[in-house]
Amino acid sequence: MTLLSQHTAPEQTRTVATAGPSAPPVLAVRDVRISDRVTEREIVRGVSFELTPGKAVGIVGESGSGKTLTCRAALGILPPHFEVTGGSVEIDGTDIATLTPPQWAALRGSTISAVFQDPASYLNPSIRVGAQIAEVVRVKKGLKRREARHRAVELLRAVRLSDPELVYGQYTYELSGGMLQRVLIAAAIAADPRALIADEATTALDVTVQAEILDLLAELRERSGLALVVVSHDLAVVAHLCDEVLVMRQGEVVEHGPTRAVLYDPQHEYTRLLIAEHDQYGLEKFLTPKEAS
Ligand SMILES: Nc1ncnc2c1ncn2[C@@H]1O[C@H](COP(=O)(O)OP(=O)(O)OP(=O)(O)O)[C@@H](O)[C@H]1O
Repeated sequence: MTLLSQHTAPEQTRTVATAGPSAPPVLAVRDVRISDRVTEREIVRGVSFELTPGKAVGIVGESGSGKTLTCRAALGILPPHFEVTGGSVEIDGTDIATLTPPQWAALRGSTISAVFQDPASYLNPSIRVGAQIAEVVRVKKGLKRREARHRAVELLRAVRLSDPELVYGQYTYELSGGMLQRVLIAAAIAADPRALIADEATTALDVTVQAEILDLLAELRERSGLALVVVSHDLAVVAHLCDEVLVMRQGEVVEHGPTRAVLYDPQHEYTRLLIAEHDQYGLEKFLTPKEAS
């Protein structure tokens, strides 16, 4: 394997060339700062990245470094006592701070959507899972009940559930963790969003199911140009999916650049530490031969 350090000029904090004017970012996070109003502590201290169609950006870093809060800020759903105290988030060129709640409701799901860990807590246990997806389609796409049902079954098939008709009529307790995560992805893509935030979306799953879900996300990206933000404590997941990676520590981005450059030629001590921790899991097996050469 050739080390990327042989090809990459060292920089302390890398920045990545943004896409040309032909591809405006679906999501632009610019120097976002997030504070806890109660403790008056600044938790996220200046995160920036741009997500153009079909691109995948990974966010890695230790627990509590602010990955999830950054994603929640991008979705306009910060927990109650947190607020964005600096910078901006733009979706399709619109600063989300200027959006009214109905405008937000229209954007969420249809332009940007998300899948978090623990799917069971995002699905209603007393409603059949298919009906929950059909409801998203009905509300967001304006389809009639029968068409929405048909579309929901199609979505369950698209996330590679082997018997979508059967799954449509099942309740959460009847499904495995991997199946639930697929259902959640189906719900998240039901309104054809252009960007999907996957926050530790495969963490709770066993390795085989995790690999299947990652392949599914990669396929959605390839097929429909879905842009991805992938949050994971697992560098291998990010190596598998992302073009670009941000390494966060204590609310700050310590390194940002093309995934293979960051993983093969880390500039920051903390990134090196993260990579050393992952070495035992064989990070290189997740890089394609092209990337690893
Ligand atoms: N709902 C909340 N209430 C109180 N504190 C919170 C809440 N959400 C996040 N925090 C705090 O904000 C900080 C950043 O949390 P965040 O969830 O963004 O980290 P993370 O990098 O996603 O961590 P993890 O990998 O463990 O999910 C942490 O110190 C956390 O304790």
